[in-house]
Amino acid sequence: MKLNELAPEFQAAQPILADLEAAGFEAYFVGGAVRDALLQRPIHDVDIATSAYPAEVKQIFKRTIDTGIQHGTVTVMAHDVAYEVTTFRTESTYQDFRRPDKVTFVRSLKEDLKRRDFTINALAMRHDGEIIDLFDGLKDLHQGMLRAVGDPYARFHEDALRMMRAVRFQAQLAFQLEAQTKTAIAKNHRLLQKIAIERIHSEFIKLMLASNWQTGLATFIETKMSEAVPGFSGQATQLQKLTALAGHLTNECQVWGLFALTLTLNQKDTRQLLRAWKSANQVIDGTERLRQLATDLQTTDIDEAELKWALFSAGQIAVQDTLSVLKLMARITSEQQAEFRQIYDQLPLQSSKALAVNGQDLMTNGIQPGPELGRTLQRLRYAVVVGQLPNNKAALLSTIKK
Ligand SMILES: Nc1ccn([C@@H]2O[C@H](COP(=O)(O)OP(=O)(O)OP(=O)(O)O)[C@@H](O)[C@H]2O)c(=O)n1
Repeated sequence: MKLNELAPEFQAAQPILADLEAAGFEAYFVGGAVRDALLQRPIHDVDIATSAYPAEVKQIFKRTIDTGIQHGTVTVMAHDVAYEVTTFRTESTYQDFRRPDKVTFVRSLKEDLKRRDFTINALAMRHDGEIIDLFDGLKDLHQGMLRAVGDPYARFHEDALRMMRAVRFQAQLAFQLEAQTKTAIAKNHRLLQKIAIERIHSEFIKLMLASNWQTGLATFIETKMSEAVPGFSGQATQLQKLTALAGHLTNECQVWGLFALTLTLNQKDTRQLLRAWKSANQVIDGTERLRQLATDLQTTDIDEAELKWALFSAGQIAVQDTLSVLKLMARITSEQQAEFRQIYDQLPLQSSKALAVNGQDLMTNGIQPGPELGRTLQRLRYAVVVGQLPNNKAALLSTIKK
């Protein structure tokens, strides 16, 4: 098979392939960019694989950076774009399920492709768009099938993160997981415990933000990978409920908010879950606000002032997130979503900074710096948000002088 028209990302990198070939080496585009081009999806990094050894690559190109030279990767600069040029290699000895202990450079493309994770990721493309397909990746691509290259057990023992990549690709590409590949994941799910949580986290969030996250999540639970990560052990039934939801998630706080609400986690447990997953503090705070607001909004007897304060406290971004999450969980209707949004939009104060007085004003008026100052500011914010006082400096200061 041949791609008739090469995407501009490949065209820009063609001279690199041409230079390597002119020097007598083989060179191909490989990995995700080839897969995504064939699927007509946006292309990210264009990676190049070559039979030239790193030292040979460095001799051919003027501007190179030794990015991961011990693993065979030299970064080649072409018109200020950086391309990773990696020597064909085998990664024979794995002991920690994560990283190749020993990289051996080889001259054979087949050796290089056969150590890759899935057949759709083991395609190579020549400079003219001709596809080299040694593992039936094209057939799997057309059938929407995610299949490990060769023996799935071997592939997952080499790098257990590949099991997470499998469910992530399933969610992103809406592909089926080939039966033996899925069985191998189910049998090896515990290997995930050997993988740094940061790496699992990144794949997990990509999965949850993909258009078919429900399918990817269902496999994550079914294969028991959910048992091998922090926070989800014994929660399969609860988690399964999520897979029935219809809708899209757009950021990480929404993802965790959804989990916190589904697993009915309190503030402490939510923080603990997110810490265990090494989430950024910003994400932890955002998720907590979202979870709290969602809980408040579902309190049926919430009065108007409490509702306004809850919406204000969550802040603008969290308001959108919370309403979407609640809508997604069918806990509020579209009408309620619109109504809450309208109340928020009409609040006299939407951010703490917009209060007509600041700490300095209060100190000038005799309030001591420290907790008293914080409490006074919060009291004034509340009064403005719920409509007891206008957001006016003189009016606000007059209340503290009394
Ligand atoms: N654990 C891994 C990671 C990567 N690869 C191989 O290295 C290529 C490039 O990996 P990477 O850039 O991490 O992922 P992509 O497949 O390009 O996908 P994406 O860009 O969506 O992450 C993959 O296509 C695959 O051939 C692999 O075999 N095993």
